[in-house]
Amino acid sequence: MLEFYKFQGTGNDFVMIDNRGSIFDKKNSDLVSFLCDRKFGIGGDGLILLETDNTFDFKMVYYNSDGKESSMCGNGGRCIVAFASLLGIIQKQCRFIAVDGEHRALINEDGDISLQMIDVENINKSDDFIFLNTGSPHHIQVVQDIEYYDVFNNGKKIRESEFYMPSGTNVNFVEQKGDNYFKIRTFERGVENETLSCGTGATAAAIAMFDLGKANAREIKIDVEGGSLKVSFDYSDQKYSNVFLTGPAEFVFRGKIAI
Ligand SMILES: N[C@@H](CCC[C@H](N)C(=O)O)C(=O)O
Repeated sequence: MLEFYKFQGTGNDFVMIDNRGSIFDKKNSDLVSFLCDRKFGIGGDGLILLETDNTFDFKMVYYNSDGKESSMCGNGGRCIVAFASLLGIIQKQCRFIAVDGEHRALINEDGDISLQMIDVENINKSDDFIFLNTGSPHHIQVVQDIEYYDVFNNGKKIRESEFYMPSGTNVNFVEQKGDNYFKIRTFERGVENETLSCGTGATAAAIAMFDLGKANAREIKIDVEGGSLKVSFDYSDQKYSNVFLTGPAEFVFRGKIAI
C-alpha cells in the first residue's frame, strides 16, 4: 500500500507523496500516470514528491499526469509548501529546491501561500503572441469572450505545432477584465487538456501583459477557472525579479492505495 495526500491550488490538483524515506519508484512513469488517473487511480493533474535535501528545507520533484517528470509547477509549488507545513517540516517560511532552482515561500496570515518564482529576462514578442519561461514554457495569446473560447482545440493545435517542437509548450489564452486584472485559461502540456489553473501560466500572463503595456501595476490579479491568483514583481533594466505567485493551496484528503 502507498500512502498519499491530495492537494489542490485553485483547482489544479496533485497527488502528494512524502518520499523522505525514498519509498517511491521514481523511474516508473506508468505508476505515476496510474496514480493520476481519475478513473482507475487517485486522480490529479500531476504528482509531486517531497524529498529531503542537505541545503534546503525540502526538495520538490514534479511529474505531469502523463507520468513524465517535467518543469516547474507554480500551483504545485504552493501546494508542496502547504504539505510541508502539514507534515511539520516547516513553519511560516521556507526555502526549497525544485527543477528550476531555489524557491522561497511564505504562508500568509489568511493561509494563502506566496511563492517566489524565477526571474524573467527573455520575452519573445510577435504580432499575435508572446512566449516566455517562468519555470515552465508559456505561449500567451490575447482573446475576446474567453468564457466561450475553444481552449482545448486551439490550445492543442498550438501545443503540438512544429514551431514548439520537440519540447512543446503550455498555451494560455488571456482576456483583460479591468485595470491590472485579467482572466486566463490554460491548455497544459503533459496533462494534454485544459486545467482549472496553471500557476506558472498565471505568472507568465501577468508579466506578458505588463510587458505589452496592458498593465501598469507591479501587482496583477489573474482569475482562472478554479479561483483567483495574484502575481507581483519588480521590474528594472528589462528584467522581472522578486516575482511572487500568491494564492490558496488546500489539503483535500489522504489515503492509501494498493500498488
Ligand atoms: N500546472 C503547473 C504547470 C505544470 C508544468 C506544465 N504542465 C509543463 O509540463 O510545462 C503550474 O501550476 O505551473
